[in-house]
Amino acid sequence: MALPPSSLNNKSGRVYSEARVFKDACEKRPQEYWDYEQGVTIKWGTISDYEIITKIGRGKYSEVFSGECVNNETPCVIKVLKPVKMKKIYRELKILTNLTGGPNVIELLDIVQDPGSKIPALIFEEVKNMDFRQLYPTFTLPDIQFYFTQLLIALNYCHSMGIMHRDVKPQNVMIDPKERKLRLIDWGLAEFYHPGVDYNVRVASRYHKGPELLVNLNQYDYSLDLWSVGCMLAAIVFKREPFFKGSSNPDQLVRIAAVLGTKELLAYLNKYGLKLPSEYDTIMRDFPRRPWDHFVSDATKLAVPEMVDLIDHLLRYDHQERLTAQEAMDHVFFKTKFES
Ligand SMILES: Nc1ncnc2c1ncn2[C@@H]1O[C@H](COP(=O)(O)OP(=O)(O)OP(=O)(O)O)[C@@H](O)[C@H]1O
Repeated sequence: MALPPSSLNNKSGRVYSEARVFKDACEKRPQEYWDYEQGVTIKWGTISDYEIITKIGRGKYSEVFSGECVNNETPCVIKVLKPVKMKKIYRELKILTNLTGGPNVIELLDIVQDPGSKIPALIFEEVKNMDFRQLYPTFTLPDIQFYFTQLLIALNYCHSMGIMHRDVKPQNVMIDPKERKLRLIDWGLAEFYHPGVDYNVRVASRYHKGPELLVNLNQYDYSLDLWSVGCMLAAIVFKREPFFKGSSNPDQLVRIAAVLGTKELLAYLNKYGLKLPSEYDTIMRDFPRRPWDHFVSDATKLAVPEMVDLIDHLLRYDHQERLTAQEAMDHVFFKTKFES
């Protein structure tokens, strides 16, 4: 039976920006694929199939435990959701069921529910993650080529499936260096992309928020994730973690402008018919654009020209100018042979 029309793909009265790629990825699929308000049926698993071992993480929206699937003694991760709107839970579930099995996407093994509290828990494959603060400083250029290709493969896949991750950051990229395995986790802020729809800009984590979020440009798209990848690369290569370290959301944009320039920021806003929000009146200054050379020193051996050029093509104000995940993978940096 066909679902009633949804508001999730309601276009804005003024459409000023649409994705350059995979624009119709959702529209070309049946409504059940993306309509997490009306098209969700959950196949609940059995909670007694899983045992909690230790707590490994705590997020804003969950508590995460390492555990075991008792039937086959395989390790797993149990993400117990905190009470949030059912709509958010349904969205994460819908997105995970659509993407699971895709390349370098964390695999969802089961969904269970506590019979008393009705709180849902998601069961995932476990990744023996090494903390990025320890791991990233050990990276050579070939390591960066390898792991960032894996991350871009995951992003290109989810974008091709009509989904923006919207929270790409080191904490959500699990890497097991022994197995050389990378998995993109935490699909709790991910959203389906529909062209011309206004999205909430209160997504992503401050240091990895794209300029579009900070200037209230609501018609953003998959390219938001590529900004975050640019921030991750710049932090590693220029040895500045995080690369843009704002003390608040408005200050985050000031930090970005101090590198990319204020004139360039205003040109970006102008292109889409937007104005700099008034909250910046007292804090934005007239920064000149800083050449990337400014961040290069004897301590930044990874900042080879091919790498800097890739960062330059990701850290663009204009989301439509940024490389897509596929274009990034095709960049000369990934084709160059470096000594490890
Ligand atoms: N499959 C996994 N394998 C290993 N560790 C994991 C896995 N999934 C989650 N974790 C750990 O648990 C933490 C929290 O998980 P996740 O980011 O999914 O929760 P969240 O509540 O949405 O977090 P946030 O508040 O950062 O959005 C992760 O940063 C990671 O350290």
